[in-house]
Amino acid sequence: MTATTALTAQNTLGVHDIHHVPAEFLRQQIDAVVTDVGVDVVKTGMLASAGTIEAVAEVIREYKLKTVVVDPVMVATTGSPLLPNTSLSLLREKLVPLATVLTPNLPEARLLLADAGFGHLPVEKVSDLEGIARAVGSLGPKWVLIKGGHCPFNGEGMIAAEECKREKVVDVLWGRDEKGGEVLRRVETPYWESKHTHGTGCSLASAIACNLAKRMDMPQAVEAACRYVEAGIKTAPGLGKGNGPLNHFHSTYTLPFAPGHFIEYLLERPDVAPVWKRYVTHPFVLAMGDGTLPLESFKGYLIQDYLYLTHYARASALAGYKAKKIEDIGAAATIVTHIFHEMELHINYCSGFGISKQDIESCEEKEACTAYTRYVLDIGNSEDWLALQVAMAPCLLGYGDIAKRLFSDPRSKRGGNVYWAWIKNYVEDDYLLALKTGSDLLERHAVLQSPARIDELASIFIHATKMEIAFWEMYSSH
Ligand SMILES: Cc1ncc(COP(=O)(O)O)c(N)n1
Repeated sequence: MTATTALTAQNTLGVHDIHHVPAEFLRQQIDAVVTDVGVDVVKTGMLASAGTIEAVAEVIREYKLKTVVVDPVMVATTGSPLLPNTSLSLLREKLVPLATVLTPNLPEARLLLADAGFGHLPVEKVSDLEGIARAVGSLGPKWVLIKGGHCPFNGEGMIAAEECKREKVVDVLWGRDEKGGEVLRRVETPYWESKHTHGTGCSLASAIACNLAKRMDMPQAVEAACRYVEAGIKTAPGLGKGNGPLNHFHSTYTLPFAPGHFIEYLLERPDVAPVWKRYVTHPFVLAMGDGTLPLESFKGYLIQDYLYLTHYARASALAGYKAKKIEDIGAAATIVTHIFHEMELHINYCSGFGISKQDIESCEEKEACTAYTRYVLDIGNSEDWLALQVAMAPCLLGYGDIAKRLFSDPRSKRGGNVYWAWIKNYVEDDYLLALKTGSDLLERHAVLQSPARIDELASIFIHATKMEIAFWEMYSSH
């Protein structure tokens, strides 16, 4: 939750203007959040005026907010003052002692120390930063993190006078353990030359606050925050003509579909949609709808489909083997039983055409049938459970889609169409239930994948769909 202390008109080149939020209004923003949502950790940034410093210090005390990250923002990288000089003492006296951790960069630490009457503390080596951290610690915060971005060191840990010698940045954390013993930690990061560091300190303090809210201890929270910012700088998008922002989303992934809408997204993908259309509106399919498909074609298809289903049942059994939970193993067994049932329908259907079970089983499997079924089984063997489900999905989803289209298409021939029973079979409750179960399963697992994995799954889906097309082609006169 945010309470805005000031609005800035700024870009990567500099701060053009600052619009101050009245302290009373800031107070209202904070009250609104604290009394409703609650606060685990507070993080302060640019405070902009004496009034806001007082208001913030007051609410921290009044609401007894325990964990407070204070980033003593004073001057922007581009040189613009973000806090009037006259407010520095107020910040040091009122807010710094309330800080669980204070996160100044070297210039800010020096300004605070000078304001407190310390003499200039030079930095030549890493241990000098530790001395500065300890001195800032004497101003009252529990922990101090001195950010070393302004003083890169060479390989020997001495200040790097020349640019080419810059090898590492060291941030120093000072504080005390539960027994009151001094804690000093160094977080070293390889030096990375970049002008895209706008808001680095703000991001670091925010990351520390988030990590503390996740119950990390201070050294852990600081170290993880430094790593977060390091990656943010390395992957900065390079916006603007000056100091651009870092990339805050380097470890945040956005799925290309809303939860529960994976299948919808998949079928509409530009690489899937045309292939899917060729499959579900194939001439073989349309000829079943209007009853013009030659009976010989249908018989041939039905026999191959029977052989296909044998392997589809094996693939379902493999999915059961690959499942982790007994419920999912049970579900796979149910699907195998369903397939068995569907195969009996095929036999009944075929007997009506004078083809016996022996006839079917002695028939040679056609290449397209072998290719498709063994592809599905190979995906199942070489990949994981979900990949196997996706390889099996064009069959499950496609037959549902095809039958629904043909069933509701006014151009379909109902009476006297020998294929009508086939169409009806796939719009019946039994099949619709299987379709819903399978779809729900895919939806549940799809949201747990990375975007790259979604692309991989789409490729499997496309390939299996092409094999469905090849299946229709076997007995098409086209
Ligand atoms: C609102 C606001 N807060 C802080 C900074 C300092 O960040 P930087 O030193 O990267 O300019 C800034 N420029 N604007």
